[in-house]
Amino acid sequence: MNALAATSRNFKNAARILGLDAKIERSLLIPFREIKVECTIPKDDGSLVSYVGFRVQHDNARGPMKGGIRYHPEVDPDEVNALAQLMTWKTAVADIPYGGAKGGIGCTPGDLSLSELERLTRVFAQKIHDLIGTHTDTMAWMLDEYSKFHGHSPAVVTGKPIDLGGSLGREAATGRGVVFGTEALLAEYGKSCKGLTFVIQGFGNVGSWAARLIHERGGKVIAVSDITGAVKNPNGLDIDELVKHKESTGSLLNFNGGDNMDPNEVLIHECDVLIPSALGGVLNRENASSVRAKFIVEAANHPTDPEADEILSKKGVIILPDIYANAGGVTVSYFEWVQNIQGFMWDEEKVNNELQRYMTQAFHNIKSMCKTYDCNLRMGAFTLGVNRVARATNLRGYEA
Ligand SMILES: NC(=O)C1=CN([C@@H]2O[C@H](COP(=O)(O)OP(=O)(O)OC[C@H]3O[C@@H](n4cnc5c(N)ncnc54)[C@H](O)[C@@H]3O)[C@@H](O)[C@H]2O)C=CC1
Ligand SMILES: O=C(O)CCC(=O)C(=O)O
Repeated sequence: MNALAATSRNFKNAARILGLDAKIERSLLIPFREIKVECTIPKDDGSLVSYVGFRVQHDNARGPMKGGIRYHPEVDPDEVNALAQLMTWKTAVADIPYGGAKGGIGCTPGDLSLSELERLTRVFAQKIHDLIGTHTDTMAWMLDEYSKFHGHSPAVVTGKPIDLGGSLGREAATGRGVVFGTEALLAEYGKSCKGLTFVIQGFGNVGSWAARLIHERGGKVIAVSDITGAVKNPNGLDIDELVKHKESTGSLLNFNGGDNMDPNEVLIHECDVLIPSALGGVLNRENASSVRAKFIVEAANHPTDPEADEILSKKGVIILPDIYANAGGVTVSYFEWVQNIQGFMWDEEKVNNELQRYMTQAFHNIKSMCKTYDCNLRMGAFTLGVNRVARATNLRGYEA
């Protein structure tokens, strides 16, 4: 099932549970605006190359439409649409005053030089300069292009470098939010990270920060994978050393504190908590019945398709859904926006404490929806988010 069909199915289930009016349901499903742009740039050798860029603005009932930009060869309009819709429910679950959007450029970033990537990002920003999103140095270029049209406007872009008005704590925020969410979930079962076993797919920004913070709390990260391969150690990998190994060799493989393993085994490796932190759709009907984790924390966007969701739920696996679990990133982006508007920079401790407060509160709000509607955490999160957006839509009178 493609990402859009899967996301829309979850939304429709939530709408049914909430008894939403059909007109509101339809208006919430259709994106506010979809933009497709051609981005042609000169390559370093002087030849021209064209890419397609997308920006989908899904809903603005609760505030400005917010969401990052994905650079990936498989970016397509349906996927960007699904990710934009997820942002709408995510910002509502986190209770931050934003709507949802997402951007995507169909390219292989690793095949582009830094200056080609800069040119591509600048052309994309020129084409959509009243619409914008996330991610550090690309964000500096976005900000620069945007400011050419509208004057210096730091609050329009988040995920900026600190020297340009970025927030302390944004880099680690999604992984940190994943860990705060995991702690809130485990506390329900009288557990904490300490002594539990964790498996993490993806060792980029989100996966590596989640791994570091779990390791710091005494959790045993027993297997990790990325695009280069996978590594395991049943006694727990030393994550700080693994980060250094990855930095120096460019790969997870041949780490002397663990053994190489088959990356295809990672998602079905026995553990207490599995954290997919790489790609969408990785848990599907092919592998769901082989999963041996007790809990799944969805750090990636839409890692579990609805068929896998059903299989896992029948097996009794508890899933902490993406629209909650990875909301730490956009929450700290919101703090960045607040700091830019206030012209006042918070210290990192304040950022992290506020993030914990938001994540803990959102978890309790989800649990309360689960109780009211007798549903699982995914539907608890969807009903929470959809209900907030529907209420705002009704108050604004959009459906008349
Ligand atoms: N960075 C952020 O603030 C947020 C990220 N997310 C989601 O989290 C996920 C990861 O994002 P980032 O860490 O920022 O990206 P990243 O690009 O920094 O890291 C992605 C990681 O996944 C690995 N990977 C790629 N293909 C793989 C495969 N087939 N098997 C195993 N590993 C593979 C890469 O090697 C890399 O380690 C994505 O789904 C993203 O949408 C969600 C919310 C916020
Ligand atoms: O930080 C942001 O504004 C966007 C984060 C994002 O794109 C996501 O949560 O998927």
